[in-house]
Amino acid sequence: MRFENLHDNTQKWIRAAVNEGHPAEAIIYTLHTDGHPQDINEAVYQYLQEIYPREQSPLIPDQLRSTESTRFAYDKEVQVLLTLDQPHVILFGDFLSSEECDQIVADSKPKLRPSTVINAVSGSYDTDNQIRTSYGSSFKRKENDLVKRVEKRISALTGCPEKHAEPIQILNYAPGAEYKPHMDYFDPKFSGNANVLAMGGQRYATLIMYLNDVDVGGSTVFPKIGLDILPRKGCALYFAYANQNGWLDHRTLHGGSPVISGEKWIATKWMRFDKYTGPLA
Ligand SMILES: O=C(O)CCC(=O)C(=O)O
Ligand SMILES: [Fe+2]
Repeated sequence: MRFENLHDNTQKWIRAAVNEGHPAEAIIYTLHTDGHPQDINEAVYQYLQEIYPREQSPLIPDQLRSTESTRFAYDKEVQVLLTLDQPHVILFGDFLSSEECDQIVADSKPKLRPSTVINAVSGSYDTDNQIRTSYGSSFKRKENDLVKRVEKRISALTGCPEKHAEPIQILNYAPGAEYKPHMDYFDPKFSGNANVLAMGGQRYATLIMYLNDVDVGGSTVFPKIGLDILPRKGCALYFAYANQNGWLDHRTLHGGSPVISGEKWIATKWMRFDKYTGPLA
């Protein structure tokens, strides 16, 4: 359905709701509740695209445009717990089962090494105790049956082809450990990023999967927008920050706040515009 084909009053109502800052999901939900047909969401997104030009919104695959609060992803029902339009953030519940979380943690324990950061100037992978004090390891793509299943689920939920996604990275934070606020995209202005950009293009989105409950601290913080996501076992946080026109959303600055007590385990999947060809592909 096209926006211009909607009844005048409906058009007027949508314009007003958008002007008042209501997120697309809420507008569509209200329209459906009022008896409008399912395909009115196309008209709402069309209108939003016209007022927020493509240059200023991240790539959003069709799978993520659904307004259903429960979604079936490959082999599992996943809940939508929170959505934010600008920047684009979605929090999913029940993404991993408790047993899957425990298994991923057990499989990573023997492989942990101090985490590195990519030096945007030299392109080298450095350990930097000022930025990142976690331990990490990675799973080669399709490394085992569990990794295969989780990768298929991520792809089904987010619409990112498996080949475009980087290997799952595991992070473990002990009390006091943190990851200072950073962007997950690679700023092309810095020549040191040329190498990583050549391995599949720009990253456009991240999925952080929480593998345990942290006693105190350890939230994922977005300081520019005042958002704080508390780690809950099995939940997954999606945020998107880039489109193919080179637009990057600096509002997705985020970090892992210090763990105060207990420990924190997460698994991260980064998504690229092109096929990922880097290490562990
Ligand atoms: O620890 C967190 O919650 C954030 C992790 C993160 O930013 C990343 O893995 O890129
Ligand atoms: Fe990050």
